[in-house]
Amino acid sequence: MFLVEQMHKRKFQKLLKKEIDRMTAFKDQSYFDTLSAPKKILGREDKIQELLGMIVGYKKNFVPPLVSVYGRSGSGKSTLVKFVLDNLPDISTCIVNLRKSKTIFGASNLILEELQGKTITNSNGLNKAIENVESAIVQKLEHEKKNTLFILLDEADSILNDKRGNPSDFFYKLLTIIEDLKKQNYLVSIITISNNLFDQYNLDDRVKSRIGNNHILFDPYSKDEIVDILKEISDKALHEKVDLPILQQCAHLSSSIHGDARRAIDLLHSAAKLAIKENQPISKDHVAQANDLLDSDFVLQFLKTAPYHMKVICYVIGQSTFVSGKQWHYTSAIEKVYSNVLPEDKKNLGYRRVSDLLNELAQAGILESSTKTLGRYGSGKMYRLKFPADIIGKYFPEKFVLWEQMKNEYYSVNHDPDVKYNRDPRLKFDRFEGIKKYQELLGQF
Ligand SMILES: Nc1ncnc2c1ncn2[C@@H]1O[C@H](COP(=O)(O)OP(=O)(O)OP(=O)(O)O)[C@@H](O)[C@H]1O
Repeated sequence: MFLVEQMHKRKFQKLLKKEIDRMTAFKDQSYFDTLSAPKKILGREDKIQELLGMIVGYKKNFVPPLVSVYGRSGSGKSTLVKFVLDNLPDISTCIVNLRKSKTIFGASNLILEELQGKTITNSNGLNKAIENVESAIVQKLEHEKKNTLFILLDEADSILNDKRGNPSDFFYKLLTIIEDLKKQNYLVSIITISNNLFDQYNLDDRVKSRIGNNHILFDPYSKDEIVDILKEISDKALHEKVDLPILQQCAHLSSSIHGDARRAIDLLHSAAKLAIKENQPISKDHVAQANDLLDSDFVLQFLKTAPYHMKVICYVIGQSTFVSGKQWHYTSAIEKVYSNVLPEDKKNLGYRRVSDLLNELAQAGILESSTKTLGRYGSGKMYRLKFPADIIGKYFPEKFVLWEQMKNEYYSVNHDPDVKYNRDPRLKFDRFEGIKKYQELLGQF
């Protein structure tokens, strides 16, 4: 007698049939695929026009050396730029996603691989890699009998933040070969896609001056635009029509915090799967459940593989947000709490490295950043979590139980007429003695 039921062929067939039957609710699930190009592009005609205005000069022997396309995640940058390049006549393209490399040498190799299918080893150095890029461009254009090439560097932030390498030098070298190729009557233009304006990265003036004003900002989609995209997708992907309020809820949840078409599509897809599992039409409850699932899946997967100090920083922001209810935190405040919670045997990374890690967390989609001008004190960078703080807390269960206590104490002190900070609405988290006590308790991170 088995305690656990045996799996056998017939039973497996039954399970398979049940799952396939469920899938019949979908007409074509590929419409929900946010990793490939959408089958239909909606809106953004102004951005297509703007990009065309900058690059179509190749028809009259001119291209700008570099165009910077920037904006928040999921605002359609990659989709639109690729669509334009796919549909321009008589040009050649080299499309590379720099997320696959973290260094400028790796980036050169990705370009080389895309151009000629061959990479070189690290020992050859960056100069050799760039030299090979130049000859590979000539070979490709000769082979295709064309004279214009657009190099699309998607997710360029990955190398622009490379503090160990010299991204400025990398771009300068690329721009130099573009000038060289121009003398040989080849037109080459780089289009970078990043989350921030190219100018905001630490680049030399010699690079900035060559970029000039060729910037295109993709602002986040409005809720109505996201609803239109979702409507088109749900009509094609599902047999049953999805009610407008459901689409509006998906758009609302992904625009208020994320502002992201990809996120909205993933949300609707997950809600549809939950509804189909229950054999029900999609409800607002399914969307809310799917939203929680997406958030925690993403955060927990991220934390699982994040390096130690990054985890500590996530923890610090989670705790500060949860306890104080305050969403935005300055780098200096985060760094202070970070120093407090770090165990003695761990090396404190210091302000600059903490600030780098915060940047990386913003790039990874865990945090959102904002720069605040502080009058004569310059400007300060602030961060907030893109997810409810308790999702972070749940990753640290034994510490999370203390957060509730800290929150109560924070609240009571904050409302105690005898406490002198109570009138300051910006009560500083780290100045607060009650929290400090818990901070010490939590010291052994
Ligand atoms: N105008 C649009 N019409 C239809 N679908 C769109 C549109 N814009 C975005 N999408 C959908 O959203 C997904 C994300 O868009 P895209 O990858 O272009 O965003 P992005 O701004 O490049 O984001 P990231 O910075 O994260 O790479 C696409 O795969 C596509 O499915």
